[in-house]
Amino acid sequence: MSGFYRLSGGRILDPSCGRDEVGDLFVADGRFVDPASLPAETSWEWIDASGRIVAPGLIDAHVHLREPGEPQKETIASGTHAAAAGGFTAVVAMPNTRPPADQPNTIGWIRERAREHGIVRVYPTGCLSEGRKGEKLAPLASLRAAGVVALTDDGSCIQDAGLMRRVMEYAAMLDLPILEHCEASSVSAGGVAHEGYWSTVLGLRGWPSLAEEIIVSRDILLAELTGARLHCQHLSSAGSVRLVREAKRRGVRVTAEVTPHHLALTDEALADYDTSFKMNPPLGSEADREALREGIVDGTIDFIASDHAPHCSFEKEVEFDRAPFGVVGLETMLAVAAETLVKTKLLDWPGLVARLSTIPARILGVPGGSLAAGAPADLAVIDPNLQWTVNPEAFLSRSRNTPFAGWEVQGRVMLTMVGGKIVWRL
Ligand SMILES: NC(=O)N[C@@H](CC(=O)O)C(=O)O
Repeated sequence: MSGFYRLSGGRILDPSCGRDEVGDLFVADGRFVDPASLPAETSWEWIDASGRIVAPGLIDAHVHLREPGEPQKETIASGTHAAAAGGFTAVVAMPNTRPPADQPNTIGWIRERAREHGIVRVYPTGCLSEGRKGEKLAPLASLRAAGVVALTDDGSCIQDAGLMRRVMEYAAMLDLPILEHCEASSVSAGGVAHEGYWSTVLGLRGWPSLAEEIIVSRDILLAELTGARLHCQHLSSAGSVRLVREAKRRGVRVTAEVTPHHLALTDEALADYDTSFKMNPPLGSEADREALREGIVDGTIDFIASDHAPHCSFEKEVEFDRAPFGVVGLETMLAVAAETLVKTKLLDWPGLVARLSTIPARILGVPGGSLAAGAPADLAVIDPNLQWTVNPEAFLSRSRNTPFAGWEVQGRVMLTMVGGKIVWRL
């Protein structure tokens, strides 16, 4: 049951209207309210938020919940608990499940399961192509009718430019964004590490930035032609940032995201062949990291998304070449983003909250990202000063594959509320 809460004395940040003030925020019957609209004798449960930030619930546009099909890595229950602990009140679920989410009945199953076992909002996505094989269109209109918020083959990328053009035409007609995993597979061709100094020194097969940039540029041209809403996932290269910046200047409908690990790390981290640093796309060079930080600050890159990709330890504890790509991120995203962007003074807290909540909500067309009276009470209370050490053993996620184990970080979510219900409290 959601009750009547008074979050008192916090720094209330609402980037949707530029609000930044110390005060009290009221929640009644699952929604933000103006207390003047309620009887004076209303009794509130007080939550002390002094010294803390009260923000709209964070929204992660890129999460692998692994259901259906791989509950040993994550489930909708465990993944949404991890999300709540990270301050997220909504996650967008990727369709590279088993089976892939390319049919309306699978979307129905995910939504049903999320209603029963999810503790934050789960927005499913549907595949662009049948089985994510890049050969034949998935039933896009039926997927939309089944309730997907976006279309994506994440984990792979349609290589055939003609098919991609058709996909974009349909997506434009259906007014659904395309979340593109930008990878020309003939160029990445079995690579496991960014092609550069470190891949050479370590003897790892190189993955050139060009693999991403070719698809970013192809899709910008196709989006320009078709009017589709193109969103480039997990950008990793300086060249991609430049391409998106130029396209936005020309007025193309393109948006982009970056992950905390690409903002925080470089390929130098591979020196010990630790598979916790193996992900798709691979970590780039120092120049790439600089460009990504510049891009998220100047708005070329619109928001931050975790690309939470859980894998079992037995799968990761193998030779670098054989390990699966992917790292978890839900429980470390806020702190790592604060370390790399706020501590370095590249962004302030309102700027960071906008990129973790308000902007992804707007781009995906989902509710949230605001504290406006009347809206469902989805919020996160953040202690910006709390220092803690990342301990994968304490994760609520079923998986532990983080590149940030042992990191000393600052900034932690103390409480998460979804629709007026407390779903996480430290
Ligand atoms: N991002 C990743 O490194 N992994 C993703 C899929 C993918 O994008 O390869 C996963 O589902 O594990």
